[in-house]
Amino acid sequence: MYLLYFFCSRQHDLCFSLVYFGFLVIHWDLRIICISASSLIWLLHDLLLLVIRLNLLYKEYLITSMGEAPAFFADSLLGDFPNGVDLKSKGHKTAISIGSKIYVIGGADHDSTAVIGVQIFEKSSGEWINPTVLGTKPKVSNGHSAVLLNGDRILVIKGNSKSDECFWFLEVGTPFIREQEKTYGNEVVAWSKGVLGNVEKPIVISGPSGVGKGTLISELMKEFPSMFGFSVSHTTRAPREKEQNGFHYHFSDSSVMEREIKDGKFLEFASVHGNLYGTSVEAVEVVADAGKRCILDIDVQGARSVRASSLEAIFIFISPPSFEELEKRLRARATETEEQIQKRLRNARAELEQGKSSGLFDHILVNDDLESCYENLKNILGLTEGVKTAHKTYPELVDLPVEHLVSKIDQKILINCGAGEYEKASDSMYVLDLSLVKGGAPGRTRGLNLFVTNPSTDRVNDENQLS
Ligand SMILES: Nc1ncnc2c1ncn2[C@@H]1O[C@H](COP(=O)(O)OP(=O)(O)OP(=O)(O)O)[C@@H](O)[C@H]1O
Ligand SMILES: Nc1nc2c(ncn2[C@@H]2O[C@H](COP(=O)(O)O)[C@@H](O)[C@H]2O)c(=O)[nH]1
Repeated sequence: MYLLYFFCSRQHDLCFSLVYFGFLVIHWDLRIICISASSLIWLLHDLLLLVIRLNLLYKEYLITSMGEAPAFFADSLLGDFPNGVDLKSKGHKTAISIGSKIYVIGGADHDSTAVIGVQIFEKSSGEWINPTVLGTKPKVSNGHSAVLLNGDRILVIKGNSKSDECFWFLEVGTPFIREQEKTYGNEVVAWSKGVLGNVEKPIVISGPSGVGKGTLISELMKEFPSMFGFSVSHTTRAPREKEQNGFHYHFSDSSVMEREIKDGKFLEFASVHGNLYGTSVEAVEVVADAGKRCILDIDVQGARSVRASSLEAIFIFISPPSFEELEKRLRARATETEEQIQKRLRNARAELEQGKSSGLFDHILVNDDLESCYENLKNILGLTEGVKTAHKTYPELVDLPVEHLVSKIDQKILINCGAGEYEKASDSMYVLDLSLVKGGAPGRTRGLNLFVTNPSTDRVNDENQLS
């Protein structure tokens, strides 16, 4: 009985235990045979255990790869990738636990082998979720580290990358994500690339057609070419004579643009004067990647959508000195037919009313005399003499090793490029300061500050030493 209990209590196969016990009883008199038979059975027994274990492992693999996982898997997942602020890199995957969810970052995405994928493991149900992933996805690298920030954003630092490709933010629970989840009816996560430097907020310029928005924007771009970049919109309207595709607009078919809107490619879009216009997320990202401040020329509906998005911007409304002057300018431009001019003027009345009364705009500028309006615009943007060309340079993280160590002190992330422990590191250490971070998905996370510190001489936990 003891043997039977022993085998069963160790969760061995019950049938196996019975057979084995029966064998011992039958052969009790033939002790020598029994002893050798017993050894043989022990061997068989161990082999059987091995088979059972392999079978379990295979089932576990099947379950997890098919989208479900047993509850114990969560522990093993976090056991493999301990949660906290320290290094969470193991191979090409990291795991971050937030509430009841574990975000597993790494490996290839389902639609492309070239980007970092994201999967969510729901601990309570033991299910794997493939979230809707918004934003430009980072390309895979040999390895990365992941650090949880503020409970709703994960900083991913890619190994083998330069500083302009290295820092990525995965938003998982921000207000923007909650909104998107309502739209998509699915778990949503969104990538935004971290951009070094304190690039100022984008500028949204709105106002009725013909008021002079484009004229003011080209003045700014001409005077400060390295500071401002224009967000090139998509539109379904036909190009004007001198307009170039990709420079003035991305001219698009309605069917293509509608599909791209459904795919979440646009930050905002609106039907304006009978055509579709929209700002793609990429249009804003391209400008931020160039380290420039983005200018959006969009109508009032678009401005309202951007205000509701997570893109923090300055909103400026340009008003004409009078309705008669607006009509005069629109006609003098001679780019529209009479019918189109009438339509634009009708819409202008509504836009002027909304622009001036809705509280949507931070500033309202009257474009009477062009020169003085332009000066006022520059004042709003803080473009006094001297500040305009100040450009900070940042250390280049050339080939950040895969084995880098990452830790977090307040708003600062310490990146140790030596693969050893911090005390042993002889090389300089990078410090990524996130205290001035602005923006986020969709688009770019700006305001990252990177500098080098020497671990043997600097006190890394002293704010003053670092800033
Ligand atoms: N302050 C001004 N005084 C006189 N004319 C102006 C002034 N500002 C702009 N204009 C002229 O008014 C016309 C319309 O200007 P612009 O094309 O810049 O308007 P817009 O607001 O960008 O129009 P749309 O929304 O249709 O693109 C242009 O011919 C421009 O040269
Ligand atoms: N909501 C958006 N409005 C846009 C965008 N790009 C331009 N516009 C506005 O459309 C009208 C007409 O422009 P036009 O070039 O045909 O004269 C003008 O008020 C623009 O501000 C956009 O991406 N989204």
